[in-house]
Amino acid sequence: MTERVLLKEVRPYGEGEPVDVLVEDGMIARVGASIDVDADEIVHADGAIALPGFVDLHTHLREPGREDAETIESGSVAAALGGFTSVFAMANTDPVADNAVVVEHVWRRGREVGLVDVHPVGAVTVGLKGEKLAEMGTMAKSSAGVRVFSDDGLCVHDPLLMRRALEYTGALGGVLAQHAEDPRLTVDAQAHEGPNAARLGLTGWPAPAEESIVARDCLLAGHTGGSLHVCHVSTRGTADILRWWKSGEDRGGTVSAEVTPHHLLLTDELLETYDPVNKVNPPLRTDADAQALRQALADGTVDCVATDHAPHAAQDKCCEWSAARPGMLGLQTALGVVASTMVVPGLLDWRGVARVMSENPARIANLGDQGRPIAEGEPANLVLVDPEHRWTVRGEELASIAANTPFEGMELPGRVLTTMLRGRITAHEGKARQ
Ligand SMILES: NC(=O)N[C@@H](CC(=O)O)C(=O)O
Ligand SMILES: [Zn+2]
Ligand SMILES: [Zn+2]
Repeated sequence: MTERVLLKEVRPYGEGEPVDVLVEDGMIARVGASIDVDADEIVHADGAIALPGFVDLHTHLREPGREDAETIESGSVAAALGGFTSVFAMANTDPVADNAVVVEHVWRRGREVGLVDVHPVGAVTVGLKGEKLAEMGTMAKSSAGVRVFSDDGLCVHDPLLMRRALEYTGALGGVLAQHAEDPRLTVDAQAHEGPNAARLGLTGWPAPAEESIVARDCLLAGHTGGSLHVCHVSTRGTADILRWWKSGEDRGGTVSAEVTPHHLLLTDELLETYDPVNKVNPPLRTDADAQALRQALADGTVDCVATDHAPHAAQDKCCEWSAARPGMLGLQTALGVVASTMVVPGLLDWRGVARVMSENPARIANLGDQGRPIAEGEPANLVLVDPEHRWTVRGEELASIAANTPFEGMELPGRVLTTMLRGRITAHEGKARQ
């Protein structure tokens, strides 16, 4: 049976007069003024902005192992409500996703829930130990079809291992997503190394711990012809290195990078609160860093936004700062934070948001059916956004099992009205539809 959904009065990319979009059998069948046909469902969008569904290259779904913080189901609900149609589930689960059995489990469970495409990320090294390469080929060939590999949470810091990892992922047509943080440049780091951490007596991550790894890995990507993706860029210096790299010709290899919403908005001034909800890796940096990151996202130096959605159970966040785990929720607040940091100040228009939250991440991960134009004959992976709607973040009201949002009580612009995955409405007016 043909499933038909009619979206009345949407503005693709926030441009021009509202149009109607007819979706049939998972595809965009027609785009035009005043389409009047029978449909199974009619969504009155009242001029809401239509964008291609968001793609998150960096999500922690915690299943298997920490279902007290998040499950593939609860995380999928959060993703659909946040406007995402694809998420990449990081490998630092328990057991680690370093073999075909675990990645196939994550992939299958994601399909069962069916709210968002869950793409398992494969670990680079066995057990994330940074010693021996994991069976990347087996994970790539499994039904999960793994294409993104990462030891995220930890840095692949051994240079020879990193070189080999880039060679292997390159041969598999994959991407290596690096958590760039050289652990040997500090001891027991808890925050950004600077005056604010010093005042509290906390040891910090110095900016060069990130920058030296990024510079090295860019050179290795060029040398091996591999594909490097830099996770959660957090410093001005990293933006400068990426800008230098991207301005060169014939470097060989490919380098892409992501920035998180929290690094665009928040700074280490928050250390003063001593509230572990603000503890994250890489740490919140200075205002100059955040400004440089917004600029780098606007000018394309940083390709995309990724949430690094990192749920933690209450007991792992309610303790003393140094005992708390790093990480914060991000799926449902990403759009609002990007709207407030990038759209409101005029650094990006909505077409730019489509680029950094959908088209570029889909391209980096080589997803053929996502991040596509809103046009007839294209797959109907869409999100409708009401840009005027402001809402207040309440951790308890978010779909995640954990509630560790640093944006608690903040009013954000831009609300997801509807999310659609292959023509099926997965979220509408704040409710997921399973
Ligand atoms: N970002 C974090 O602070 N934590 C992440 C790991 C990571 O992304 O490095 C986590 O898994 O909790
Ligand atoms: Zn990380
Ligand atoms: Zn992460």
